[in-house]
Amino acid sequence: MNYQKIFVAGHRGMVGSALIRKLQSSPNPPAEILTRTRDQLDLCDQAAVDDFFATEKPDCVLFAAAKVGGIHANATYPAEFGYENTAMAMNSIHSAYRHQTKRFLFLGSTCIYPRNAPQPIPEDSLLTSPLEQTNEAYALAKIMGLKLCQYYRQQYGVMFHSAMPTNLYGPGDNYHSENSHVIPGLIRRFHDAKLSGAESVTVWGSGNPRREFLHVDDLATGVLHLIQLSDPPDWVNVGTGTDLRIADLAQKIATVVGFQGKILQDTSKPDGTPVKRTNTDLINSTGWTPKIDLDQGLQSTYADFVANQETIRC
Ligand SMILES: NC(=O)C1=CN([C@@H]2O[C@H](COP(=O)(O)OP(=O)(O)OC[C@H]3O[C@@H](n4cnc5c(N)ncnc54)[C@H](OP(=O)(O)O)[C@@H]3O)[C@@H](O)[C@H]2O)C=CC1
Ligand SMILES: C[C@H]1O[C@H](OP(=O)(O)OP(=O)(O)OC[C@H]2O[C@@H](n3cnc4c(=O)[nH]c(N)nc43)[C@H](O)[C@@H]2O)[C@@H](O)[C@@H](O)C1=O
Repeated sequence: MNYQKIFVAGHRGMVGSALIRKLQSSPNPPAEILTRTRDQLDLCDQAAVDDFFATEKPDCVLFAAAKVGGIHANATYPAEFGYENTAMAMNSIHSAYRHQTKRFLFLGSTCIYPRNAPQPIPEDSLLTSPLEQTNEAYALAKIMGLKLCQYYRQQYGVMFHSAMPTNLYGPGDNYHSENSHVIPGLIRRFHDAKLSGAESVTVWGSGNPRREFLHVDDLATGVLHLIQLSDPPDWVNVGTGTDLRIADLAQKIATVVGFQGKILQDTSKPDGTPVKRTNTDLINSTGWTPKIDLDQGLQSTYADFVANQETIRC
């Protein structure tokens, strides 16, 4: 690792904790990994953030802090998703620049791309047509973050750049019954149904939307790969390039959990973007590919969920 003091923002989250695991097990770990909980450092507080960067002077920042949630949370709380994500990104990118951080890796999401982007989605489809309404606030905040990294790099020559992960899953996820993403939401619902002997489980929406899923440990290797590149893209998709229907995902999760009842669809719930599959040519051309396939990843994620019932977030 070329860095001595890496700040992992959001280290208790799913992505942040995967980054910490990878950094600690890397053959050449950084001398110091800085972490702060939200209670210790609210990244929305501009003065506190600037004071932190002035005092600690990290040479690298992996920015995995954000207000994150699934389709329901994004659609219900757009004010918080827009405000908090914009504030966290602005404060941290600007203070990193002011206090000579050498490298800043900002995490966005593939929801930054237009709702009707060409499939698989190339990086240059950004800002070519309207966004998906259910996550517009979050997407706009993430677009500002990735663009600010690009602007500071272009104007001041600092190595600030971004990764756009596809939908993620894995250990440390949020299993809230309403505010989570689809994989943790369904793992929990099928698990509870199996334990209670329920005859059916209801899955949101029509079942027709297609999504791509990347295990968070693969994302972590991708992020550590990107911060080693001497001339990384301003933003790059990080995904598998393979997607499936939500109805087929639900069937896979039912099988992994061992739920044998009926699967129903609740079409009063939103579908969101009809299809969101990344073009991964750019990151693949730099030498990174994912290693964990979805079936294997769902099994290990469910095993982790069962083994950590007392500590899972919900
Ligand atoms: N999950 C997914 O499917 C995807 C995630 N991403 C991106 O990856 C990144 C990480 O996501 P993920 O790990 O899933 O999210 P989590 O919700 O698991 O973790 C988010 C982390 O952000 C921290 N945080 C939130 N608000 C603040 C704040 N005001 N000040 C300081 N820290 C704060 C939380 O800290 P604390 O624990 O102290 O509360 C938490 O540790 C995000 O940028 C997200 O947009 C991108 C694509 C898909
Ligand atoms: C990562 C990404 O995550 C969000 O976008 P999303 O792709 O729509 O993610 P989602 O996981 O919430 O839903 C995927 C699909 O699955 C369906 N679905 C079925 N049953 C459940 C269910 O039980 N829970 C959830 N959440 N969805 C369900 C759901 O109706 C939808 O069709 C945004 O936050 C966006 O900002 C973002 O970055």
